[in-house]
Amino acid sequence: MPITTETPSNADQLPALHQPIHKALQHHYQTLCDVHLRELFAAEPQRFEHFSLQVDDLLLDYSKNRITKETLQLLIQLAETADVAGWRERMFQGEKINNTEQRAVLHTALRNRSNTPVMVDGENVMPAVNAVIEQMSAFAERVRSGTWTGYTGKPIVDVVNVGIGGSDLGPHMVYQALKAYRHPRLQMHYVSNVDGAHIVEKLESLDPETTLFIVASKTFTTQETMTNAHHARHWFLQHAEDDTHIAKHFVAVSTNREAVIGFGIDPDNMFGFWDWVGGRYSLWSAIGLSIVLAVGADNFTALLGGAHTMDQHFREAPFERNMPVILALLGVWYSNFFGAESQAVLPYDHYLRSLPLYLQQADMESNGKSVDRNGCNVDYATGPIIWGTSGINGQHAFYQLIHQGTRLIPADFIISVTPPTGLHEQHDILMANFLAQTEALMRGRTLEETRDSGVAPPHAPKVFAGNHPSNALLLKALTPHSLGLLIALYEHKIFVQGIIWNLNSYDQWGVELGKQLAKCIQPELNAAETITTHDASTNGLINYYRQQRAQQEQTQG
Ligand SMILES: O=P(O)(O)OC[C@H]1O[C@H](O)[C@H](O)[C@@H](O)[C@@H]1O
Repeated sequence: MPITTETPSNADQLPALHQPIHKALQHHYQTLCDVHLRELFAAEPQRFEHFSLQVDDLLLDYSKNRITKETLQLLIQLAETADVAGWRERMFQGEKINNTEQRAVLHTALRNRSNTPVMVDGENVMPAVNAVIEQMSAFAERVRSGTWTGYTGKPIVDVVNVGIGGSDLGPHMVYQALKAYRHPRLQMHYVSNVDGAHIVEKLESLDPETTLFIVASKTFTTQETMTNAHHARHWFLQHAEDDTHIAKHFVAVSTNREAVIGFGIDPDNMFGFWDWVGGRYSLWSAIGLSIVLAVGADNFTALLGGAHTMDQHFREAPFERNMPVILALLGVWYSNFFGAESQAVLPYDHYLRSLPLYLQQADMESNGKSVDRNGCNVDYATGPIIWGTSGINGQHAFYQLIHQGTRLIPADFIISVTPPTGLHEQHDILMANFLAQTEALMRGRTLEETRDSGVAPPHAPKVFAGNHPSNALLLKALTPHSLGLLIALYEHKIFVQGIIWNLNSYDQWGVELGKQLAKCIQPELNAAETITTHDASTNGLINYYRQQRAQQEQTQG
């Protein structure tokens, strides 16, 4: 019986992993867990055709997974049991599926290029969505063309996005990814950390006359962002002196108009969005302003278009041909049946080097939960640990553990067919390694093969068990459109997994406690008296810090 705090009376409300389909999958797992991928490939020469799928410019080969057709059928039954299709419609139609905050989840409306009405509380949100896209495009055009100037009449050269979490990771990742599309004069910078080193280092090289700050915060209350924004404002006014110049150098992206005005930013320079856009799903909203500035409105629209294509595919394709559903089910298969604890994301693309970081927030903040949407503790694994780095570099760092360690680590390998640089020799080396890794992980090398390969003894440490699953994702090229496809693919994968695990993927209460405690501790760091209000460890550390700092100040002063 599940370990729950409250047991729903209606069996239909039980999580899918507590329904009979779970037993069927467990039984199936027993028949498959000792079967090697080599055997599966030998038994089914058409495995690539059977287990690969193309959506627009994106190919997914999932044949190197420890599955058969029966596995997929059973996993699809699991998705059906969880009513993934019903929840999917609820999301697209603007129902308040974020139940703890009573909010709709509509990042899909932000890229709804078909412009069909999307209703929230009886109102079509599309006119407002389109109006903000227009506003961003018009503003970006002025900055890009040089008609928007700084307080001394010079065009803007540097743009600093001050934001953290979802107000940083998405735009930053996309800015890196779309390097080939950037405006030649404009350079974006991203400051997130409240560690003073981040903003100080950044400002060192900037000219206040030609720098624009975007203060990006959904709530406009995030301490890190507000502290950095105030620091930037102070730095700017030290040079510009007159605070009427702020209007030309500070714009805001937020849902909180009052706080933006309170900061001193002209509300005309505010780009809004809505509570139904989760922070980690917000790069498609005005939070993407730095993207529009960097690559222009047309490329931003192409990014939205790619995501919209994936949205339509996700909404319409049958589960057995539905890329986000399949990716999600494979993840569930490894997490809940093979006991895998993590998922590696390995982009073989320098420009996608921040994708793992971005997906860490998207996935782990969404599904890193142990209480389900009914308020019950779950007794099964939920969101995996997401980790990774760009391919090749990772090979020379941690792949050893994936190949020969004791853990099962499913991995997503991502690459583009066309290299962004035009350096074909390098790209072939990259591609060869990409393929070699997935093949080596799958096949491994037996003792006999190791001996036959001419490798010097001892042979046992040089044996590879193989049977390590991976997905290969191939983009035709890294374009705004294909990037949109890729990001939306992962967003929907996270959605499907959240439904199967019976989670609300759209709140993040786990982030709050630490924030509250920090607010309480901060004044204590400067208190005159010894701190005794916490546990012995926290008290000891606070008091050590206070004493050391006082001593250092005495020595210096
Ligand atoms: O955009 P903001 O309101 O400043 O929030 C920035 C970030 O704050 C917290 O860390 C939340 O957990 C994130 O989801 C959010 O993206």
